[in-house]
Amino acid sequence: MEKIKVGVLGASGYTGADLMRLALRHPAIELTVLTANSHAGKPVKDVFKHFSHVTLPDLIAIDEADWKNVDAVFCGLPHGTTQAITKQIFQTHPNVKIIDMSADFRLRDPVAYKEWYGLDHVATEIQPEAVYGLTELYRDEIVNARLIACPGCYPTAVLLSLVPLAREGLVDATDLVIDAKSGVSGAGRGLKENTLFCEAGEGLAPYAVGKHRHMAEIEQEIGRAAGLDGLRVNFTPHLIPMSRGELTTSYVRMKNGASAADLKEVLASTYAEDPFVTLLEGEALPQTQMVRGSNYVAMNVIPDRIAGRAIVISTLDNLVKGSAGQALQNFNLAYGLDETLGLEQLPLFP
Ligand SMILES: NC(=O)C1=CN([C@@H]2O[C@H](COP(=O)(O)OP(=O)(O)OC[C@H]3O[C@@H](n4cnc5c(N)ncnc54)[C@H](OP(=O)(O)O)[C@@H]3O)[C@@H](O)[C@H]2O)C=CC1
Ligand SMILES: CC(=O)N[C@@H](CCC(=O)OP(=O)(O)O)C(=O)O
Repeated sequence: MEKIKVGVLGASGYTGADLMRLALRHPAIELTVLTANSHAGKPVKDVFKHFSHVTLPDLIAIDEADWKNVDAVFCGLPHGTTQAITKQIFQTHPNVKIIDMSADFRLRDPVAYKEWYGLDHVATEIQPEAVYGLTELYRDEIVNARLIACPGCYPTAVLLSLVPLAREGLVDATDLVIDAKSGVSGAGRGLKENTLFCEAGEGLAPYAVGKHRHMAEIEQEIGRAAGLDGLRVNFTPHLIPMSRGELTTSYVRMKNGASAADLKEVLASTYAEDPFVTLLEGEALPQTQMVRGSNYVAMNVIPDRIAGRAIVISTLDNLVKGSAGQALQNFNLAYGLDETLGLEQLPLFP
């Protein structure tokens, strides 16, 4: 198979590392440019021990990269540092496709970006070209996209399980209560007090209550599905002491006489042909161990004892379907490849 030359920006971070792990077993990818910031100049195996078995280009600073040497770029940079370099590559190398794992191109409205991220967007002219990279729901647009804005990890779990229900008018989109939990790698590799072993271990902590920036994405996409402007959802994330994995529990009020079985039927028909979305049988409960290290999402709908309500649970690995895996799935679509290439591995258990 002819190789596509791929660059990874932020290759010394968690999403960059998982992207490289997957790409190294992808039959159509050759990794040619790997960038870092504080780790620039180092061999990758000096930064990540699990790459001791493979040969990779050394990490370089972004301004040393030769973009003529790439066909596609995966971007795993912190939000705010992504726009300028994306704009530069986008404008100077029109044949390069960019698959961004950061938040910088997810919000369609630059005013909302400023409001939630506290930064002016410096690439508003290319924002309209960005396709929201929630693979299963935007496949037709991703196929032809040059700039793919992969969703956040929490929004991927929430939206895959709720958008089809909101779109069909089966749940009241104005009354969604979403409880979310994430492993610590969701916060990235940088040193932060709340992610230290002594402070995150053996504990469970809510954070960003009432103001987490993923609410903007969730509201944007569920609002579109339900045809509602200015939608507000209740979303509360928690940090749990495990390295990877995420689980979201959404408490929904059903509409138009729908039952939990109707909700399940809509999810089943939406994802009938999707290789990575598993709707569990009966009342089996999604658990992070069902998806760890894989690109799968497991979900289910459980009836509530309160009449007219149901509980929708969804789980994924934040570094795979929640970032690098979904990014690779989008890359496959954008290059006309089988969507599952490089993503075939089953979850790691125990
Ligand atoms: N972690 C997760 O589960 C998910 C993360 N994301 C998003 O993906 C992006 C990357 O996240 P993650 O991999 O966790 O982050 P990390 O903190 O683990 O890695 C960040 C990477 O960016 C590099 N970097 C940092 N600052 C700069 C800069 N100013 N210029 C150039 N390079 C820089 C770092 O280099 P160095 O280490 O050498 O300094 C490192 O390679 C973020 O936007 C994040 O929000 C999205 C979904 C899930
Ligand atoms: C545990 C933890 O801290 N998780 C991160 C989410 C990671 C992610 O998807 O962030 P982006 O939207 O910036 O890509 C957080 O809550 O900020």
